[in-house]
Amino acid sequence: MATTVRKAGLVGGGVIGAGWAARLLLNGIDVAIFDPDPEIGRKAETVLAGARRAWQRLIPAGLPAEGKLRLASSVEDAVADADFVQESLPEREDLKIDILARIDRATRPDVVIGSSTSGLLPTRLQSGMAHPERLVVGHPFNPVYLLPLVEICGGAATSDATKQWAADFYTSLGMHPLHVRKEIDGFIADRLLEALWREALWLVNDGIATTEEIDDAIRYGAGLRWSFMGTFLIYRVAGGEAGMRHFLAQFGPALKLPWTKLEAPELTDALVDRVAEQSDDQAGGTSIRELERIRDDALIAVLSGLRGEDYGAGKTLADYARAVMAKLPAAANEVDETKPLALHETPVAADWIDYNGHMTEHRYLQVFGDTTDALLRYLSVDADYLANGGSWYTVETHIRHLGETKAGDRLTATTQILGADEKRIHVFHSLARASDGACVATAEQMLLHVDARTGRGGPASGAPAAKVAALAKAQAGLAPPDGAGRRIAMPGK
Ligand SMILES: CC(C)(COP(=O)([O-])OP(=O)(O)OC[C@H]1O[C@@H](n2cnc3c(N)ncnc32)[C@H](O)[C@@H]1OP(=O)(O)O)[C@@H](O)C(=O)NCCC(=O)NCCSC(=O)C[N+](C)(C)C
Repeated sequence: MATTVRKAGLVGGGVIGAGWAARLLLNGIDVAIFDPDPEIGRKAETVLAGARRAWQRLIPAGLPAEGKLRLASSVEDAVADADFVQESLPEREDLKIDILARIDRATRPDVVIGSSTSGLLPTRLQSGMAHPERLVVGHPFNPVYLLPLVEICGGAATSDATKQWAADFYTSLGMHPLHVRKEIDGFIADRLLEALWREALWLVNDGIATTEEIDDAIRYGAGLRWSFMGTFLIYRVAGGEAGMRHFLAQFGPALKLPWTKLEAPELTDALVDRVAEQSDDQAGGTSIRELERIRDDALIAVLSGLRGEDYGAGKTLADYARAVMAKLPAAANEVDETKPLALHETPVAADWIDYNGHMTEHRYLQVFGDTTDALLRYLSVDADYLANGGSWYTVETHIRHLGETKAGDRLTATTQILGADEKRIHVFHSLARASDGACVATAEQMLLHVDARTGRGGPASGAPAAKVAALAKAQAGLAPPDGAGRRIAMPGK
């Protein structure tokens, strides 16, 4: 099995296939995609544009160089030289069995083939393959480029090595693999979603609630807590200090009451009309594109919040961001160290704007923090150095706001080293608006080398120590930038 995936072959370019393409490309993997839809190129580019925008906001410190997208002319053309294949065809078992057998014949036998099926059994999907051991379900959720969950399910012939490889690979893409222990129609997540949906359709059918009222019942309540703890952990908390046993004793008897009807209602014309009309009213004319943008922005907000908590899907994101940072190139050879370094740039996201219509103040610190991270990467502070407890912490910051910046502006940061010793780096970051080069903010910072295991300041070591010394020497002749050393004071004081 491939140790490094450089090329992925995708078969099926609908919402799910295009979502996979975006996630893979943003991870620096080249993608060849086949779909008979003549609009595939435009559709994939649209999804990719949304994904780029989302990832720049989720991981502003930087991403790998984006992979290249190629529109393939056939299934075989898409997968022939792939290191990994993902099938995302419509949910028709006969079609999937047939195409998976073609993919199997066209790829190297060591290439893992993932299927995006949301509920078909992998044992049946692999039935036409000569190498069924490499077929595994990797069931993602829409939007694939933002939601981390991927259900992994093997068929009777799937090897353990394939399942493990798939879990490791999907993790490297920033996803959370969930192993489905036993092959089952609908796997885990769709079984839960279907149960809720059946009940929701009954509530509409019986005139108890509209589609909007049902969505409100979820999004203002349980849906918020599901996003980080799920059902069981939330009920455990609800059980108080006695936990789940108490919760089951208290609310278990209600489970015997005939509240829910898990047999779905007949989708009669009348019910379909009612659901569709209520759904149109609920959307209030907002287009699907706009709803997608709202969905993505809200997911980014949730994921970013959870990242701050290092919890649930936020921990997956934080781990992924750390892994990406460790893998980004430490230094470009052609950098002229005798000038301020240009190591970071970022667009200004719409949700960085405050009620005055410009970028709000804490986002400046975020951008300067990301700039410091870029500097630390440049200084070879990598995963090994961090794992050994070495790091620089910011101990002092002075930000000046010199000009406004608006949503969509592109900002470029430059960094000058004002001084350094064995434990300190004194830096001066300048932030310019790319459109006119105007300096909109500066940040002067003192970074202190810390042994994260003891939580005390101390000398740097190894390659980072040597690089700091060389960089400080190279920049020693630069004139101090305007504003360096400035303190906040009333005039004349
Ligand atoms: C751990 C900590 C940073 C320092 O704790 P300490 O070791 O107990 O600190 P000391 O007082 O003993 O100081 C050690 C030496 O450092 C010098 N120092 C301290 N502050 C400054 C300063 N502002 N300017 C210059 N020098 C300073 C001090 O003089 C001592 O020097 P000696 O030569 O006498 O040894 C502790 O303070 C701490 O944990 N602070 C919180 C840090 C933090 O959380 N920062 C925000 C994190 S955000 C970040 O780091 C972003 N990023 C870099 C990752 C992008």
